[in-house]
Amino acid sequence: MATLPAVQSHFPNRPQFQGFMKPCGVEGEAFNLEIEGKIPDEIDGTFYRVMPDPQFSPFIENDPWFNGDGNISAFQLKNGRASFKQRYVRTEKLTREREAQRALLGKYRNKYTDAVEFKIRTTANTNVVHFNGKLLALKEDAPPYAMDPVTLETLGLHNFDGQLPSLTFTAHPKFDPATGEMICFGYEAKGDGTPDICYYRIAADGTFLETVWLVSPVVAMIHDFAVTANHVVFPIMPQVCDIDRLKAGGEHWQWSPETPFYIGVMPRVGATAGSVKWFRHPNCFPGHVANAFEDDRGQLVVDIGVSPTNVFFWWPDANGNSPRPETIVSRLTRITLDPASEHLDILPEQVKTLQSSNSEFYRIDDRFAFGRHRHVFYDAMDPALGTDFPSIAPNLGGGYPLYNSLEHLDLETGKTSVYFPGRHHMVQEPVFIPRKGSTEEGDGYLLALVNNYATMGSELHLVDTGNFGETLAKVVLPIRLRHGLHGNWVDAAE
Ligand SMILES: C=Cc1ccc(O)c(OC)c1
Ligand SMILES: [Fe+2]
Repeated sequence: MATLPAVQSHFPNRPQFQGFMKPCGVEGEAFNLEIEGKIPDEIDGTFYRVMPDPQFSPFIENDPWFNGDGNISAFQLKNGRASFKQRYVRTEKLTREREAQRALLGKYRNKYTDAVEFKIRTTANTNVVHFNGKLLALKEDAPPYAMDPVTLETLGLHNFDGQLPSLTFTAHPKFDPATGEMICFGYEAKGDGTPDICYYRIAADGTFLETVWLVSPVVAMIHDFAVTANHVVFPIMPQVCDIDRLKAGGEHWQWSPETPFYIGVMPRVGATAGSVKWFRHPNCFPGHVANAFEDDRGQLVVDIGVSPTNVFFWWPDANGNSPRPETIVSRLTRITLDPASEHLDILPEQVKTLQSSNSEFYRIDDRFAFGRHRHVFYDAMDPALGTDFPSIAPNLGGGYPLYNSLEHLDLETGKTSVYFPGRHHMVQEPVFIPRKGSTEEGDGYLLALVNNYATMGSELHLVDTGNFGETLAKVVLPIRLRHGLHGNWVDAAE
């Protein structure tokens, strides 16, 4: 066997491995965490979230944040108390690297750069959802890894008892609040560089209901998607893949300024390969979806973050150009589409900025998913709030977007409320927790992991949506958790 590429015993001298982004590497539990304020007794459930957290120093130059091993945190809130558990997903990658005591995986989504051959090379680092009694740790390049929701033990790669037809599985499945059905897709579904998209619906008991194969107009990233009562919507990011570049040891993704922002629309049930329509919007970067629904006239209304420039600045265009990170701005945008239209070019009047904040990581009250929503919660960056940038700058690390506040947008009144966690803090993605016994949309709590750059520790902040400016409770963790991606609240009743 060829000699393995050399690795260092310390992490690279790069922003994505420094300060708050220094790998955490911790597995374990902590009981009875320190709480400031009061967690309402009625809150009973667990907040699961995942962060990319490399176990070993990579042998890849400038390895991006998105390539770290999935480390799952579970915060249980019960009887006004909080406890914490954390475990890595036992992926094939993590397990084999632990045996070898070194990094074996090469570049992000480029198997041609690996030091050994993997069957499955996913890091399972992007989202964690609860489905049919299991946790599914997700990354869009592979099937899920299933985990035990209580012990966080990895049960193994999950192909739904052989029913999964796709090599890949989105990190953003959607759940029908009425039936519990999980609506999913995979892109590059027949392997790296393939334009194939596989769409599938899975009943709450894990039975596959339907599979549809389609072909994308470009081989490009489809990170999030949207579902309404009768349709599904695929927003395609102009980050494109080329198999020859991969084989030459290059990046999986390259920003393509010539490529429009394609939006695929097709029926949610009973579609065939020919049912999909590819709408075109001028080049831009589509981010996460807040929600989508059908209005009275049957038009699709998609609320999504849109940035005029490439948010994934670490994957530049063919000439090596990327925006400077501090210039990137994403805004919550409403795109309205007529699924019956033959006019596939999206006109300016179909696109409306809903809110001017630089924002991302939109969440709604999921009980209202696929229908008209009134309330949106998200991360926002507003330097005017008073963040002490000079003092925290040396601790920030890099390679990830910064948001210093949580916002609540009421689409009915047009009013925005702001939660500012403190002058030395940045926020991660929030989750919404409904108030017990209340069926009113958005009535409950918002819970988010917060990075405190003064203490270099993590905190959970709990906010009552009825009193958004105030901290209801702050859980102080005995540990620093790296910046992460997505998570979900699972009520104990589930
Ligand atoms: C936020 C998006 C995103 C997209 C692709 C990824 O592989 C990923 O890994 C953490 C994250
Ligand atoms: Fe995401």
